[in-house]
Amino acid sequence: AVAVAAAAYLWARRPRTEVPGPPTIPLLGNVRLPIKLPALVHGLVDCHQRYGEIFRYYLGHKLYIVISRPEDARKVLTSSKTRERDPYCMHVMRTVVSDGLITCNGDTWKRHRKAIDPAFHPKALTQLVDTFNESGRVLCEKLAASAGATVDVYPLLMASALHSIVKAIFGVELDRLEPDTTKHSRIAEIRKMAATFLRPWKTIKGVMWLSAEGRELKKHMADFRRLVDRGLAMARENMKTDGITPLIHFLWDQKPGENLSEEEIYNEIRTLTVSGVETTATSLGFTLALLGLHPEWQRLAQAELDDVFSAGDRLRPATERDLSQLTVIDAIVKESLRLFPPVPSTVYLLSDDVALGGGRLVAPRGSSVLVSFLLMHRRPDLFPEPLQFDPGRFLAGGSATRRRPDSYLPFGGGPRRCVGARFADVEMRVLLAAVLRRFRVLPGSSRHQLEQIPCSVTAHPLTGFRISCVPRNDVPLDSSR
Ligand code: HEM
Repeated sequence: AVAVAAAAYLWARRPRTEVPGPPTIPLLGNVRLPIKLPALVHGLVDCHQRYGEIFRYYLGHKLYIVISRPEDARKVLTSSKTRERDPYCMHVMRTVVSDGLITCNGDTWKRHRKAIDPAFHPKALTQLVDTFNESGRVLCEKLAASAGATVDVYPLLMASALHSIVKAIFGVELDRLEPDTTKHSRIAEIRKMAATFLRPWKTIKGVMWLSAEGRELKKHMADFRRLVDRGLAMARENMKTDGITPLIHFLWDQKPGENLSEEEIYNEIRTLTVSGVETTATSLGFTLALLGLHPEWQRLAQAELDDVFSAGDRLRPATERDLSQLTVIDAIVKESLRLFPPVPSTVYLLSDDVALGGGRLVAPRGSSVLVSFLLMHRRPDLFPEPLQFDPGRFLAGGSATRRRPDSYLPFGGGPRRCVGARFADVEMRVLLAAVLRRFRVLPGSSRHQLEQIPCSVTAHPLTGFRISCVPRNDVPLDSSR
């Protein structure tokens, strides 16, 4: 009775809006019992079609307004007065990423962002190209071991992305910090737990840690803590490894009085690792699966690679100069991020009314705005034939090179734009160059299967990223042969 009275009280005080949306039921809003899970991202696509470019839904008394107009997105993402991260989503996120850059607000966020930004400066990233080459080499060895079988490559991509970020942070190989390779694909995975935001009862701490996902997360977090402790000890010993300055030094080297505490440093390591691993693995998963479905673009990418790597050892590590010449690979990565943004949306709480749709509608104070990158990237007025995978739109003279400002935001926008965008961009291009020089990718997931994405923080199709990798006839698998 107390719970119902509280729900009734909150429902009566809910923020009201004229923004259209599906019919609500008192107390529950748009939640329907029993809750049918997984709820797919396509539910938003249906609402977008039915209610227009700005629509709302109520999770109980909580009002969410979904937007996909570039001008509205800019307003929400760039105005510091009107937004903070949505407290409910952050309550869930804190459990899985710790309390770091993603979840903090205000002055704490400013201080942490100032400490972390220099670590991702282009100069600091230059030294990481070799690390990405090494991740690519190990990934290709594992793909070769699959002997052309159709597999879900996601665990291999997760392990590879973990290798990159761990080496970047500590300057130490992943195997030395966690010799048990079976843990590499899981230790920084959050997608199952992050999906609990649709099951509010599971976010209550006692319930969460009793659930199967909660127990699994706890185990991975303990493994992660051990990995970080070893990494910190080794990074302290080798102040510089192979002339490389590991990212951790940027967190240590703060001005007196601005130092991050040990716990803050641990939280940022967890934040950077978790946010850097699942996103790049997801993005590469979609890209490889799409290339399997579009052999015409795969052939173009391989012709470009054969050309750029024509002299000497064709499987040599990629250099920054090589990468700057890979325009087709670059367009493929951009198109994959457009069609399947690995972070499909972000949510901000409004502390003031915000006019949307050129003043037609108002998102009231106290509501949360969900900026849907996925819906935006699939609007026909912004990207003609939006559902088609056409990297050509990002090549010189292509339609996306003249796109509307703020219409393409796979890394978000404004002051909270992804801190690791450049890191991810270089990493993805190096890894694709490694895989496509060695293998022909054959499809294992249909386009329809790739579209079956449950709502969570990152996009992951229900059936994973299934492909098979067959050695290209004209390239030896081992560069020394
Ligand atoms: C393809 C790969 C990636 C994608 C698509 C991606 C996407 C995003 C997006 C959309 C945001 C903004 C969210 C918002 O506005 O609320 C974000 C924030 C963030 N990303 Fe990424 N990301 C990627 C890779 C990475 C990597 C490699 C790292 C770290 C090494 C990273 C670390 C972060 C952090 C720490 C934030 C929070 C920034 C802040 O609030 O100040 N991301 N990312």
